[in-house]
Amino acid sequence: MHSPATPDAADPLQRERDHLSSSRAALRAMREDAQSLDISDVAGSWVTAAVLHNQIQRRIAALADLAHTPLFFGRLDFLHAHVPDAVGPAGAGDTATGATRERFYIGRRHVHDDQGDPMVIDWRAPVSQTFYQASRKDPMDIERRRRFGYTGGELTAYEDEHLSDPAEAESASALLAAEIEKPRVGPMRDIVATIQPEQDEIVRADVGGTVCVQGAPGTGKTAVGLHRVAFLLYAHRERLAKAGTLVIGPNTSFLSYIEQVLPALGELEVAQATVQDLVAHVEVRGQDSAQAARIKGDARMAEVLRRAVRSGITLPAEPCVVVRGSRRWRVPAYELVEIIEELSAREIRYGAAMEALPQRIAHAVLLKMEQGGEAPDDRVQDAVARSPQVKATVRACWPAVDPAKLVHRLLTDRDFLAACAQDLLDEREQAAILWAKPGRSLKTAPWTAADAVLVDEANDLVRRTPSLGHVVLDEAQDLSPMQYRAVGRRCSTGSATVLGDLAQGTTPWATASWPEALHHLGKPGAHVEELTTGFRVPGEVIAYASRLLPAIAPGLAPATSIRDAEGSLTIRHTPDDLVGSVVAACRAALAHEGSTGLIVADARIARYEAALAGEGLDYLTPGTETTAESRLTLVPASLAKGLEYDYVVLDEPAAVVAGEPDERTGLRRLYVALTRAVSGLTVLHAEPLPAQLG
Ligand SMILES: Nc1ncnc2c1ncn2[C@@H]1O[C@H](COP(=O)(O)OP(=O)(O)OP(=O)(O)O)[C@@H](O)[C@H]1O
Repeated sequence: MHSPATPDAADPLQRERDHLSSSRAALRAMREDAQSLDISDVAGSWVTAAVLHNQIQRRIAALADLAHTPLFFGRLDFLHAHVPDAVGPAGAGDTATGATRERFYIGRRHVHDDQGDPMVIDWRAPVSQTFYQASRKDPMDIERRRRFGYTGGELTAYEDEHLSDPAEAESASALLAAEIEKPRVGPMRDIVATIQPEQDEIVRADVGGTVCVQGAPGTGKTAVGLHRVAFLLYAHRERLAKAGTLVIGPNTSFLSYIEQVLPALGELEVAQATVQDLVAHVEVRGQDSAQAARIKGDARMAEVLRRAVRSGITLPAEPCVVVRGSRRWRVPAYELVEIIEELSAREIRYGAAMEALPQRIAHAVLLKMEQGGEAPDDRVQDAVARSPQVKATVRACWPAVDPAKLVHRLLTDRDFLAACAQDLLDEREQAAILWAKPGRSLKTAPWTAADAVLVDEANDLVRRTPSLGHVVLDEAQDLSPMQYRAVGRRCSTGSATVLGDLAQGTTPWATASWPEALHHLGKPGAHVEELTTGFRVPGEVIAYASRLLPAIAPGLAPATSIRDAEGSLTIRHTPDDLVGSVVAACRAALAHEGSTGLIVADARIARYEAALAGEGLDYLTPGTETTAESRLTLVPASLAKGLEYDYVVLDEPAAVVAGEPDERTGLRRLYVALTRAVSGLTVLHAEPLPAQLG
């Protein structure tokens, strides 16, 4: 790595700094251009004016120069000239002259000079892919790949690889190591400067296909998922901006931890939600037993609901008689039966069929009118469709369904459930999902999280759920089949990125196989990729945690770590004063730079709230941003998933295991807790450690 002390015009570092200054000036000019745009001539109406104004404001925001975010982080010198704006989709880059060049600076956004010549190329442009993919084995026409190091926004170092020079030896990147070691304060950061080749392939995978990534803790699944949305928005901006994109995470603490990544990449319009947010049709006020939740989350419930929704369809025994003026028109029962059976056999939503039925009956009436010598037009058909007689027939044969009411009935009416669940759920299963106390009304019913998913399914049976363009589903391994279906209908005409780790599944219905999960999601053909290089957890720590793998996910290979931080793991038996020792370990961890997480079994949280307060140690709850002043977070084991801290102190592993309904889930929860540390993990225990940790 190069980092000279004195600036000098001939010095390459100084030349790079100069390029940074002129790029910054060019970005400022681009922003000023956007700010000075006068739309009064082009905007026809106030609506177009408002839309244009909005677009311009967004562009101005996107062109902001963030002092601590390097404008470029890499440089590519090709052996031959390339066309820079063979770089991207129409409209993605700003302008292009079409001239070819050999040198490109790669950064977070496209910057061009006043001639329209690119000064920085967006990391998502095709030419930038070379930065991530080129290797000594396949140099991709690269003579030199340069990485830049920054300190507080200042360009302070660079590192070169001469990929086409067979004499140069392979060496590990010090800048990459520094990036990974950087203390974790604040929310999750982007990784654009250091995306690895196998991650890049997933980030840039075709928008048409769904990708599923199995990856051990810290292999970058979340990072990859977020960069993938940013990439897709760049490559297919129009389509995806219109259809919408969504990132789904396990809980709000996790969502607040990741919420800054996409805005830092210039993407402000990606929605974030938990699965529970998506299905919030009823107010959740109850909790299921593990057994009831597992049954309610089972894919068989989809068929139970389908039957329930259609249970009101009744074949008529009476004709429909419509009176028009002095004449009566009669559609006999057998014709009505034919119409209903035909609608019922079609693959349309229950609600759509219900809306079509009056017109179908009216059409039958019209045919009779024509046969009777009349010449009715469309208006007559509409009037007949709206007549009280037709409405009454529709009500009797194809009644309206309120999804929440229907699920309420299913969970309270033993006979109705038995009829709908026949041959699907046995008696014990049916008894397990019936509510013990139904509540007086729909509003006060003891709706659980799993019930809300059932209401969502019923809702979709009645009316199609609109599909988004792309959905990223993180920590997917915890979803039930019914939850996968809920997510799947939100990307039924789009695609998905499914991220997870079978070893970290901590729900009673956790995913056992990805192909099965993808089947429930409605994307059976999706690719399953595996990431095995760990960026978070030091080698010593991941090796220790991996001792649990034979018990929690026998088929999975242990992750490797790109760092061997010696002395990163401490395990101490402190039977006399465990709480005191844990608090002391937190103090010791806080003596280092960066964040510290104290992970504790949920049942022991209150004890530590008191102990930390008693010691005058301020602490945060997960989801609250760490700052330079406040760096300690007290984390209930149930919320640790997806989060990371520079130093982790883990209290009493046996209590973490005991906090779950069964041992395998307990050990998985422990595996999650053991894999949150970037620099150091201290495990303190009074009880014996679980035998599987050997
Ligand atoms: N290519 C990379 N360069 C630098 N840092 C990286 C890279 N890939 C991942 N990281 C860092 O490694 C850490 C773990 O990444 P991330 O949280 O995405 O992993 P994960 O696979 O989702 O983990 P978990 O299974 O625990 O949720 C993060 O701090 C992330 O920024």
